[in-house]
Amino acid sequence: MQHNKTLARKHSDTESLLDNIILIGMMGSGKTTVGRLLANLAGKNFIDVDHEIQQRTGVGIPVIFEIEGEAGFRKRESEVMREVVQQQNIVLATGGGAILQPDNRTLLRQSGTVIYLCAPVSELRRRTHLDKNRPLLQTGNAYAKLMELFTQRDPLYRETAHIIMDSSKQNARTFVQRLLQRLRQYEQKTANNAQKHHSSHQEVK
Ligand SMILES: Nc1ncnc2c1ncn2[C@@H]1O[C@H](COP(=O)(O)OP(=O)(O)OP(=O)(O)O)[C@@H](O)[C@H]1O
Ligand SMILES: O=C(O)C1=C[C@@H](O)[C@@H](O)[C@H](O)C1
Ligand SMILES: [Mg+2]
Repeated sequence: MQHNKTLARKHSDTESLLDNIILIGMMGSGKTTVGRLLANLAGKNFIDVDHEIQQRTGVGIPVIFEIEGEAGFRKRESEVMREVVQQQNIVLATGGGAILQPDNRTLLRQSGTVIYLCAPVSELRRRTHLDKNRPLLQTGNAYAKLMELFTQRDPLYRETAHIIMDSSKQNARTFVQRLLQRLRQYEQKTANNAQKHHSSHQEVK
């Protein structure tokens, strides 16, 4: 009973956050970690594109890269994204390279509120260096690779995002609280703009 009440309160606190929420950013920026927590708090379904691809193929990402190359992985990634964004009330954690294709950038922006989790390369390196599941980082110099990817992608993340937040300063739980605040502000601003637009049209009539 108590549990149900808690769930109900959580839902009504956040029910105005109607849109799908889409997280983009570099490997290690926290999309999966933050996305799962956010979905829980906001009463939304969590979908992680990397996990979805692994579930559908039955193998890990390094195996897909090995057999089909990066191009094969990107094709799967685009197909899965196109399909899952048809759902409503989701938090979507994308893969780090989801924004590489222009069509994907347009799709993501049209499918929800897009948040770029931004973090310095040194922090990305610290968070990813023990994990062998990111094939692009299995090189002699992962820091240099992250720097190269960051330089190439940062403008694309910025171009795609509605909201940009530094995800390196707080632990994931504190960060998610700040993110919820930002979403509320963003939603308020969007509602005010829509209201102004509506009024100015009425004046013309
Ligand atoms: N705000 C945070 N503070 C500290 N550590 C974090 C934070 N967010 C994530 N981490 C840690 O960083 C590591 C990478 O996070 P995560 O897997 O969520 O990144 P990602 O953006 O999903 O990466 P990828 O694009 O490779 O899927 C994890 O070990 C996670 O616990
Ligand atoms: O940044 C990238 O290109 C990638 C990030 C991961 O999420 C995976 O999608 C994959 O390892 C590639
Ligand atoms: Mg992830």
